[in-house]
Amino acid sequence: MADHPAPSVYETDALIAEDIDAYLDTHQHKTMLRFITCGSVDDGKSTLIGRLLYDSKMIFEDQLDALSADSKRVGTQGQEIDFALLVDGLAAEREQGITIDVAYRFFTTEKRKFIVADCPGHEQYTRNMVTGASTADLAVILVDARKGVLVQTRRHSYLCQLIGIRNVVLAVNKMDLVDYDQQVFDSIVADYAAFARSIGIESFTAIPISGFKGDNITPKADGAPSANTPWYRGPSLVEHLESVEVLSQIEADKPFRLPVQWVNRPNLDFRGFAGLIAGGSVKPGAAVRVLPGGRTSTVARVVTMDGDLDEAVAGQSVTLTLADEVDCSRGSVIAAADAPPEVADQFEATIVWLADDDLSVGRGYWLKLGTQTVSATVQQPKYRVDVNTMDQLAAKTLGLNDIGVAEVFADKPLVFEPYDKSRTLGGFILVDKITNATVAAGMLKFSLRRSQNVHWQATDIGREHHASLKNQQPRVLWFTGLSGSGKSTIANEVEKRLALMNRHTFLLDGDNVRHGLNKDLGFTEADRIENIRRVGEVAKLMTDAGLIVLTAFISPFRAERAMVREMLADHEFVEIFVDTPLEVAEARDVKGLYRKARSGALKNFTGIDSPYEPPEAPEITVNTVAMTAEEAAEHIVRHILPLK
Ligand SMILES: Nc1ncnc2c1ncn2[C@@H]1O[C@H](COP(=O)(O)OS(=O)(=O)O)[C@@H](OP(=O)(O)O)[C@H]1O
Ligand SMILES: Nc1ncnc2c1ncn2[C@@H]1O[C@H](COP(=O)(O)OP(=O)(O)O)[C@@H](O)[C@H]1O
Repeated sequence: MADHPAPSVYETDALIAEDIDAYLDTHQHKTMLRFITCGSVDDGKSTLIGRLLYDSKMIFEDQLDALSADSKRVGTQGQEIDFALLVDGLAAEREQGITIDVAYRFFTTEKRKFIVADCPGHEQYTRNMVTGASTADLAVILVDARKGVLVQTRRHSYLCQLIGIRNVVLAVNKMDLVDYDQQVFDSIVADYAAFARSIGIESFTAIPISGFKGDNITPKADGAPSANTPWYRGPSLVEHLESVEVLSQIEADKPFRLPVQWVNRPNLDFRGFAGLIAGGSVKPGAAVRVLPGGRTSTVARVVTMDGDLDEAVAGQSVTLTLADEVDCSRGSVIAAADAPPEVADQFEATIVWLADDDLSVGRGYWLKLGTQTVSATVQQPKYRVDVNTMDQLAAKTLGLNDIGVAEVFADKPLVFEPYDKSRTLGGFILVDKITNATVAAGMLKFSLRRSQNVHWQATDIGREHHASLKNQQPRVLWFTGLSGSGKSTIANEVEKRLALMNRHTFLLDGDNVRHGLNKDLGFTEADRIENIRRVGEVAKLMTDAGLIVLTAFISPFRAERAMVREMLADHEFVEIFVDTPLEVAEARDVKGLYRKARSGALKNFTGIDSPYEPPEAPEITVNTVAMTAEEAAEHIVRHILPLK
């Protein structure tokens, strides 16, 4: 430990106590580098991070005392301080059974502030890495000098490249255990260089280090490398971390982009658009274009909490006012007029699946991209990538930690840029509409041209006109329930009653639609989702035509029923749960299908080996054990057309 003096936490403490403003000021003007460390526990990751924290004097005194006591007691390094204990000790939550996926640690040197995301390498590596790496400027890929480039080194590097980390440090660690042998280092670097090229990593910086002994971690006073590696001419790890260009510096040179977070309208005289500048810079007088609409205007003022600015750059939060009244709200993007981002609703994207439940192809998820939220579906993946071999494999869906490429269809146009141009406007997450959990992270590759050639056709006779000619309020009476529950029977009874009341109706029945429009579909999850999507679209067109539509489909999934509800106007969707217990439906077995399913001759049968998710808050429930089909129909008609 001779060349690493004890940290002067006392000096820092004194400055904080004496002049907190001066202390904060010294920090405020430093740039911030976010980085991620990749490697497994055995590669010495914890030791390295511990040493960075220790050498940068960001450990508090009481932690230091505890650390040296613990090192002597349980450490694996004799009388020396075991830095791994520091990191693992800080993550004591883990021992209490609380899973922390990514631990962020803060430290600072004279030149720069740092946030390091430490992602546990073993379990759930993809999910953790994607979370930790999504905002990182740089990745430190640790390799054990005794083991060289391993499968996991490749996997981590691939993920870093995918997530768009352009600064990669290959830290060849534990050099002390190979006698600081240059040949060992050179051959690992050559190995890695060949692999890096193959996955598109253009350059990287290799540094021979020992996290344990401290070689080439922090700069020495004379600027020389560690005496143990006289053959190494490059910078120490910290010097390198201090000198690379951070993302906000890179983003500042790009065309201007401000994703609007909210519209600030304190009074009628002020209308400002607030957000964090994602790219470029802006000045009063700048020509801008507001997307997705595309109208142009000029920036009037650049307003902040501390007054107006002459210029603001990427990384700053500002409020812009514009010279003209333009359509601009949360989710809009204000961009340089002559270099705007693209607008599209169909894309090819790389998707990293983060949820335990598989991707449901064709299901609507919330897609959040910057400040924009739309509903979107993912098509069957073109392939998924084996992250150990980089092979492209056929895939019907994506499971936890899978990475794949698929087409994504949004229900509204998105303002976007390819991910390799802009992380902010090219990176998105998918959120489950029912559980609200984040299920995937994605990176837009490019838009599909076809979406730009399809336009809405405006017609003169609209849906109100159709409805008023029929003198009725269009509705969708959506029957859902098990096979044999009574959907078709009751829907038929309801339709007869409505016809007697001169209502204009149409009944879409599962069995019939599956013989025509949907005869290409079977009963897999994806096919059922597509079945309901199409039926939903047809039902919607029929409401546009002014009809009361009755649908009788099992429609087993809440998500798709919710999707159809969303497609329609308020109160137009009436969910009717035909509540028949499985035993009852099975005892009826009108078509003999339950018997077949029980015998194994029919697979994926709802209620047997395919799930049915009952509605949670249907408008109407009919219990077919307590009511006859006629009674159920009466009940429904009264509900939708109350007797006056
Ligand atoms: N595996 C399997 N699971 C469920 N049902 C099956 C299956 N295979 C064939 N059938 C027959 O298809 C009818 C259900 O079609 P749906 O379009 O309503 O199903 S779904 O909404 O897409 O789940 C259903 O009709 P109903 O009995 O009227 O519900 C069945 O007769
Ligand atoms: N209360 C009831 N409501 C509806 N159907 C009933 C009822 N009681 C018995 N049934 C019988 O159950 C069967 C339901 O079949 P069906 O309407 O085709 O169901 P689904 O369309 O849900 O598959 C019919 O044979 C019907 O006569």
